[in-house]
Amino acid sequence: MSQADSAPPNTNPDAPERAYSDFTRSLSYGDYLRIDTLTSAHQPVTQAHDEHLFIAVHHISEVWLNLIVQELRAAMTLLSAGVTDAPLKMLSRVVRAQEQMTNAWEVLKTMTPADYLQFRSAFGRASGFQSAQYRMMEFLLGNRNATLLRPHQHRPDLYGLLEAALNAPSLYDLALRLLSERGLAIAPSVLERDFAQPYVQNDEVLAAWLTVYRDPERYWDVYELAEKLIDVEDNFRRWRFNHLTTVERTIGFKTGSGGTSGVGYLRKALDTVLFPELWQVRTEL
Ligand code: HEM
Ligand SMILES: N[C@@H](CC(=O)c1ccccc1NC=O)C(=O)O
Repeated sequence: MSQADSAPPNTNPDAPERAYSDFTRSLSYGDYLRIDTLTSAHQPVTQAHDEHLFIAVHHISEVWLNLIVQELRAAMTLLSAGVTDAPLKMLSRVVRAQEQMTNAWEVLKTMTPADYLQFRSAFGRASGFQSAQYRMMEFLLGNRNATLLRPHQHRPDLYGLLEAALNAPSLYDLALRLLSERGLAIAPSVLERDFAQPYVQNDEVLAAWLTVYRDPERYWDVYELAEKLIDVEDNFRRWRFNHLTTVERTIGFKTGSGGTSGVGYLRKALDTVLFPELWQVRTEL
């Protein structure tokens, strides 16, 4: 007996016929989502089979980055107004989106070094190092470094957005403000620091987090926020580590197309710590 014979009778045989078919006066799926614009961005410059995969994985990653940046910005706006519930939900979404970005390496890893070399020379000096959305995510999370603005000089619009983020408080700076608002001692030199500079670990901040972690019930929302930040940094590290491993298995120790040493540069970036006191507090408890 075929599967069709054993299937339960279709209770609504008219369903497909009733589907809307006239989109002259209302948005269709493709209109609303601008699928033509999306797919038109997929433009391989060689005949190499794997270039399609390479472009697709980058596009997918940029779409996730766009969502991550939106969520981080929304969370930061609310946090700066002292609200914590909705930002926690937004950061949970960031954590899930980061997981999707990290999973993308599994697909990209099906590309061998020989596959990649068929089109690597075609994109010249282009590199993920020049991803404005990635840099925006890093700046919002607090990895501050003004030299990373340089590759965006040819795009004043993007440069302006990144420069503004570099000079504004990061997600962690806003979390520290919240600690201060909850009565915990945080020095003005920390709260009013030069935001364009890398954040420097501070003992008073560590003491404040220790107070929170020793009495979570009293400081429940900031305690939850802290653990959410740990989730974000944990996933950020995973993405970085998987990128590094994918790069090494694909181009070994070749110089990066963006002009850095390649694996050496990416390995050093693994030492970055976004929320130092939140990691240290674990030792102190
Ligand atoms: C075979 C695939 C890939 C290779 C061989 C590769 C290689 C590299 C290399 C060598 C660098 C160092 C900068 C330079 O080019 O000199 C770099 C940086 C970077 N790549 Fe990739 N990459 C790959 C895939 C991806 C994907 C899928 C993304 C997703 C968006 C990505 C995002 C980035 C970012 C954001 C940086 C800058 C990291 C930082 O400054 O900390 N890469 N990549
Ligand atoms: N940096 C890579 C090139 C690269 O990965 C790349 C090139 C063009 C567009 C996106 C890229 N992705 C990530 O760095 C390389 O040196 O092969």
